[in-house]
Amino acid sequence: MQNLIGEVKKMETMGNLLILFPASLCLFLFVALLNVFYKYWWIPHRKRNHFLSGKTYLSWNGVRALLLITDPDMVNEVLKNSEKAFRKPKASYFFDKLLGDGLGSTESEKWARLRKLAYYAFHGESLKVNHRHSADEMYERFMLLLFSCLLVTWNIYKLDTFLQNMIPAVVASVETMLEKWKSKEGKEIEVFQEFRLLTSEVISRTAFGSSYLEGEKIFDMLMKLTVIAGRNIYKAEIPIIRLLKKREAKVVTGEADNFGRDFLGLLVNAYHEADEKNRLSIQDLVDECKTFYFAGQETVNSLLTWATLLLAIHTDWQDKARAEVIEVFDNQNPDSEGMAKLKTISMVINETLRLYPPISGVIREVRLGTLVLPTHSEVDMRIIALHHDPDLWGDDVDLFKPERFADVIAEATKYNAATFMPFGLGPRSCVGMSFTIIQAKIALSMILQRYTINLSPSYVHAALQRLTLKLQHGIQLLFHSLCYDA
Ligand code: HEM
Repeated sequence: MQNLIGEVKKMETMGNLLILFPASLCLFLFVALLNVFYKYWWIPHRKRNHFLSGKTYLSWNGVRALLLITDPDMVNEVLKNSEKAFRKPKASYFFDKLLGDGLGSTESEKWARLRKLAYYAFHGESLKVNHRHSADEMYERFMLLLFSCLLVTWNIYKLDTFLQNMIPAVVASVETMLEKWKSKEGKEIEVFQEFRLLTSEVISRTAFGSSYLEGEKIFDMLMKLTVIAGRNIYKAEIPIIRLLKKREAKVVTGEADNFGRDFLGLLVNAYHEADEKNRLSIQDLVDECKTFYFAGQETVNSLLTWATLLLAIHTDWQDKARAEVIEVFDNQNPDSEGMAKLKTISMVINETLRLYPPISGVIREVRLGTLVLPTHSEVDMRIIALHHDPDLWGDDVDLFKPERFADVIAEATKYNAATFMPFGLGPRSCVGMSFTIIQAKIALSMILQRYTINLSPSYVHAALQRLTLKLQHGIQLLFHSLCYDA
């Protein structure tokens, strides 16, 4: 009897195997066929941009119809949004999981409240640093400046503290990175990862007043969250609450008399706001921190990477930029006064942002009242297409020519702000623009003061659009120390 049962079990297992094996083989073949169909038929035949008229194309990504606009006048109209018909689309599942309902995705009153806080925290230096803007931007800047002046009157100390703290904090972060480079002198350095750590440290120190290690942990978690959100599997928490509790504890124990003057301090203040209407919830606070950790790092990392690559290739511009830095700062660390004098560095930064805009396009949906027209369709403004349009920039559009930005940006863009818009345009434009420019100027100046930059023979050029414009295999550079010690 036992033998019989054993035999039946064996047959069952064999039977299962006989069914399972062909079934998995069929599944495998089906997936492979689907893949081939998607790659060789769907993408070439369906996911194509259809020319409509002028500089407008219609595209379909399988879920939504996208109206691709590369005409600067139209882009201006959509992004200025004076008729209030174009809104940010609802965040995708991926971004919703990654960043929550922060400043970048929220709308209406909550957006206005968060924007005011962020503007206040990240725009202080626009009063001091003279970064040049187009005519439209100048108008906007003027209005923002007026707004800033009101804020300054509201509380002058906070702005001063911001100015005093930010530049030394960025300088200290760059010093930490350069200290590490001393041991790698003349050897290949993959700078994308280096700049990732640098930008993590800068945002940790300036916006969240936390140590590098704490910042690094948060970034680690964010990177994991990116992967996890991409796979739609788990939920991960980021140790932002710990930073919040630390601030609160300092006030409770009497170690500090307020929650701090940086961005986190402003958020914690808003979390404790007596007026319920203006109070931030704990979820709002966490989402806002995630938004700024993410937006403040990936984008600046991309800018610094492309800028050093271009300087390594165009050594004439590298020499010019270095001469300027030495003239302005000698061998001293950058300060706020000298920053405004860095004309060549500004030109290099602008030309880098033109050729390789970290964010290559922005999307809006069309709304009339509560109606979204037509459903599942969006307007996509291709920043990268505008920046590479020979009608706007001339036949040498693909060449690295920082001299395009020798005069005011308005002239380079023929007085149309949408011709050059790496930071977006209109009310939803980037709140971290001045912060980015300061960081980039400081980092590039300090590197140029100490090193010559050359491309490593192992570098392989492969641009990749994944959230931001990146290099698929990173960027390998050789840094040789200059004779003097900066
Ligand atoms: C090279 C650096 C950067 C680039 C190229 C960049 C680009 C942009 C662009 C194109 C937008 C507009 C998005 C849209 O219209 O849909 C934007 C918005 C935004 N950026 Fe940046 N950004 C940079 C750095 C930063 C930094 C350092 C921060 C924070 C510290 C930041 C925070 C934000 C936020 C919060 C928004 C949303 C603003 C709103 O919706 O009101 N960005 N950025």
